[in-house]
Amino acid sequence: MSTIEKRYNYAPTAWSSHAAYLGELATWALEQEARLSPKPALVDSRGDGAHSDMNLALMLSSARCLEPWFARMAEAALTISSDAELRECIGRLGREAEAEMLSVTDGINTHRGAIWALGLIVTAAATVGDSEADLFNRTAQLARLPDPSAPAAKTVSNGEKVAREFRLPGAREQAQQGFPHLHQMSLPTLRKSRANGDVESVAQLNALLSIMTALTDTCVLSRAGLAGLSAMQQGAAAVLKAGGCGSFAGRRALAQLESQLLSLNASAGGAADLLAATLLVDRLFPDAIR
Ligand SMILES: CC(C)(COP(=O)(O)OP(=O)(O)OC[C@H]1O[C@@H](n2cnc3c(N)ncnc32)[C@H](O[C@H]2O[C@H](COP(=O)(O)OP(=O)(O)OP(=O)(O)O)[C@@H](O)[C@H]2O)[C@@H]1O)[C@@H](O)C(=O)NCCC(=O)NCCS
Ligand SMILES: Nc1ncnc2[nH]cnc12
Repeated sequence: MSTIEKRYNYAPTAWSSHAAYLGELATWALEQEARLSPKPALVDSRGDGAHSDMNLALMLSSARCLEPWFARMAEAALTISSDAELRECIGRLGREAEAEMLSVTDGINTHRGAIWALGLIVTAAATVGDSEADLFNRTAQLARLPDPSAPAAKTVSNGEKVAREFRLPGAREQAQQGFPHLHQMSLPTLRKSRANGDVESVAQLNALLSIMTALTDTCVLSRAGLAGLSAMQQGAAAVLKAGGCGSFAGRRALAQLESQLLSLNASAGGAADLLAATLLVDRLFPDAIR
């Protein structure tokens, strides 16, 4: 046991009902994202998209195994008063969650980015009040803190390789900036689409596409380079410009986007994670209207 585990009796096997609720909501959001269809070139209820190693059943098993880890992160926020110690604790919990995910999926990276984004959000949500802006500020604050328990020698991730090659921000920077794509794009799009009378799946698809118009998704970059990134961003913008996923022209543009991404072997796994994060925040602040 580390010092923090001893001091705070970690890793807990029982947690408060508030932490349990946040864990349930985070897993619910991952399940919603996984099932939502038709998502261009991603795993969904129709098929495996650009992936040869993932399918819906695997995504759902991965989502379920993460629920107690999200609850532990929320419980840590409720228990630990020092920000530096909280950051260390959730870093360790995040890595243990990743290890469990990899053991459940036989080594396939189903939700690495989601553990990071939703883990920070549940940690922040455990203690912030009822302001969505405060939640994003708190996630940014936590993500910017040093992670002292991070292993010194580790393999270079796809995100790091891509950041070096293209000098573009990835998952780490997205959180450190307080998830700008969520509060500027996907949450307003989700809520506006619902207010316009779109059914829930269309509103969620439009929210996903709004993220895809601007995200520098390191999964797409590592699989398909800048050509893949530009195809994703421009193709998603074309769907929204054509009227979104609830319109006939938008659906045609969505099918074209999917064919193009499949031909490039590009999968927007980072955007999918941020859609799950969007659905989680939307459930935490159901009355927020923009
Ligand atoms: C800070 C970390 C997120 C590590 O970040 P880094 O960029 O160094 O690491 P990656 O391994 O590349 O993982 C980042 C994952 O984040 C998703 N993502 C990508 N771009 C963005 C973006 N711009 N904004 C937000 N999120 C983004 C993405 O996850 C999804 O993609 C997965 C598949 O990824 P891919 O690289 O394609 O898959 P591989 O199998 O690895 O390769 P292929 O063979 O398929 O090509 C998919 O499953 C989604 O989840 C990126 O993968 C963070 O992990 C970290 O530091 N953790 C430490 C623990 C910690 O501190 N936790 C804090 C509390 S939780
Ligand atoms: N639906 C999905 N398809 C592929 N990669 C993902 N990463 C997170 N969700 C995903």
